Amino acid sequence: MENTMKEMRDGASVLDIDPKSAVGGGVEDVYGEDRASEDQFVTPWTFSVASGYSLLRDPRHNKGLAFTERERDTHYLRGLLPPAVLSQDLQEKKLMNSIRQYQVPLQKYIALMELEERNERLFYKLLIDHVEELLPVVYTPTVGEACQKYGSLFKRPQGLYISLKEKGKILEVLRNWPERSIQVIVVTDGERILGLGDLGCQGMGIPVGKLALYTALGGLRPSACLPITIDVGTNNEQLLKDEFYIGLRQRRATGQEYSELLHEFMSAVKQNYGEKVVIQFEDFANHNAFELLAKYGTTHLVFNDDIQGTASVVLAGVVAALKLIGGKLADHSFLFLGAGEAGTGIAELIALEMSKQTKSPVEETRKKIWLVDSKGLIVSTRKDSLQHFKKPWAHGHEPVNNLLDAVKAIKPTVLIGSSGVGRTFTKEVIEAMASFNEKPLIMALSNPTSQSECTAEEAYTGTQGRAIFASGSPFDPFEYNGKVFIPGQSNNAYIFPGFGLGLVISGAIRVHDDMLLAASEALAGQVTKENFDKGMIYPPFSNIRKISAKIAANVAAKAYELGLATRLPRPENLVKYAESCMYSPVYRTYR
Ligand SMILES: NC(=O)C1=CN([C@@H]2O[C@H](COP(=O)(O)OP(=O)(O)OC[C@H]3O[C@@H](n4cnc5c(N)ncnc54)[C@H](OP(=O)(O)O)[C@@H]3O)[C@@H](O)[C@H]2O)C=CC1
Ligand SMILES: CC(=O)C(=O)O
Ligand SMILES: [Mg+2]
Repeated sequence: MENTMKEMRDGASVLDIDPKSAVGGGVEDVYGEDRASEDQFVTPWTFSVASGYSLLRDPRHNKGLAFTERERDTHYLRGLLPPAVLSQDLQEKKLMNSIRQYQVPLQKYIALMELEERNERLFYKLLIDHVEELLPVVYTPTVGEACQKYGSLFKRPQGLYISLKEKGKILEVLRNWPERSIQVIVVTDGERILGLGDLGCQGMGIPVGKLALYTALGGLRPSACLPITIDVGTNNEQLLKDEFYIGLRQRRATGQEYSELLHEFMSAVKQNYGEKVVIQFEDFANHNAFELLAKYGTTHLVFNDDIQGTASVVLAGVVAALKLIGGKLADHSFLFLGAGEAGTGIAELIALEMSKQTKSPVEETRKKIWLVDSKGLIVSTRKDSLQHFKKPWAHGHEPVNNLLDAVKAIKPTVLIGSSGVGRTFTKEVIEAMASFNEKPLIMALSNPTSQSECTAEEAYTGTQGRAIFASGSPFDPFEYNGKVFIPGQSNNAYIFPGFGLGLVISGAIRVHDDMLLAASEALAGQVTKENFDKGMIYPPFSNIRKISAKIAANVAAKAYELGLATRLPRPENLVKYAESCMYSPVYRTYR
């Protein structure tokens, strides 16, 4: 009886509503939203100024229990919060306590993502103040698992999804993003997510994670960062069969269909945000990555992190390692396992730096560098069948079809893993490196940890503690014969946040290889004697904001020198200027 009265008051009776489409009404439902049937249209009303309850629900302005008594009065928060006022520092302490209680890294990841959706400044304060502890959670290795399970983790949009369905409408899609002033876009098409392969639309975890680092490590404002996933389908059979898959359920578009969508995207970005927005390509498969970089490098401010950022960070590690292993860059010989984006990108930047140092042509310095792919050592007899980015590395040598034999034949002083395949630096390979090098430099770059070419333990034990070791994903310190070794993390995360900041503060319009060298030089210069004494070839991440400011300053200086900077006049002290531009996550006071 009471129900019938309510329905009559609301102007509808149970008899008017199709029981199959009825969604239940609420008392005093003025706009008819709650009692509308599924086939009646309603308008999604909202407020434009955040105050009261909506202020607490707005992650950019929410301060949780840190709202002062005055703010609680002026912003209609009385009664919506318990009486205690907790400072941001105390909130941070509480959150860290609760995150540390989770044993499973993915639970920590979920807790952090929920925090970001609830209270953005607190999220960044945690990340900045506890960078070494939280980097493996928001970034590799945990972000890899998060991408594999992104379909079930997805709750709210953290970035833009641009799929083939949006063809012809990409500009409109960009305008749906709530922020207008964008400085950095990280975009993926999900085809090569870390060393985990094609994760399709679920690759979104990578742009989201990389941009969180842009803010935490490089000081870019969160509102200026835009994660984008381009969805052209996936060739991952498991995802295609998964009823909960969040992406387009079709095989990947290729050829003209692919390039047209990408071209529309690149044009729309320039039209909407102008020429000075940094577009970072991330985790594209190599058959698209090199082409996109070459095609848009002359018209847009593009940067491929896997090819260029990785190269810059590895060159920095190698240059720093020379203090431990001795000699000049050109005195060393390099062997790579993996001749894709990372492998050939690094090889080219090392050859370029060697060429600058020795004043010899890059064609000559490339001869110090050898690469192995899935078919064996890259040699001149294979040249005709090689992808274009491998051709410069096809040197004269008899065919060698596995890594161990290549190590024995080339006798490199530096061994670099960029294959995406775990445990490929076998005991025999590491022992061979140790047999002809006093201090072999071994870099196992593949991510996440499961794909690392070897572990820190394997590198140190296989060389009786003589190896200088760094890896793409972090390994814990390892004790061998009473000495504690701290493995370095050779990851582009050292470079791209500062590199991007340098582009932004100088108003650069194009990326130039010399800027990568400048970034690399700045990073290598930050390794201290104390770091070297522990076997480290990178500075600790705990200093990363200072390091990023130095990288940004070097990159910006190079942009000015090359005439590629548009922000004039050039600030005199670029390091100070970079530092002064960095976002701080401290809560603001509301009037
Ligand atoms: N630490 C860091 O900062 C970074 C790390 N990476 C990591 O590097 C890895 C590779 O990335 P990327 O270069 O973009 O990938 P690509 O797919 O472009 O390249 C992979 C290369 O590895 C080769 N390869 C694959 N399997 C084997 C094998 N069993 N033996 C020998 N060679 C093999 C491939 O050979 P073929 O050409 O014959 O197929 C190819 O040359 C990933 O795990 C990624 O996470 C990437 C960027 C940054
Ligand atoms: C670190 C990174 O960019 C990668 O593994 O792809
Ligand atoms: Mg990457």
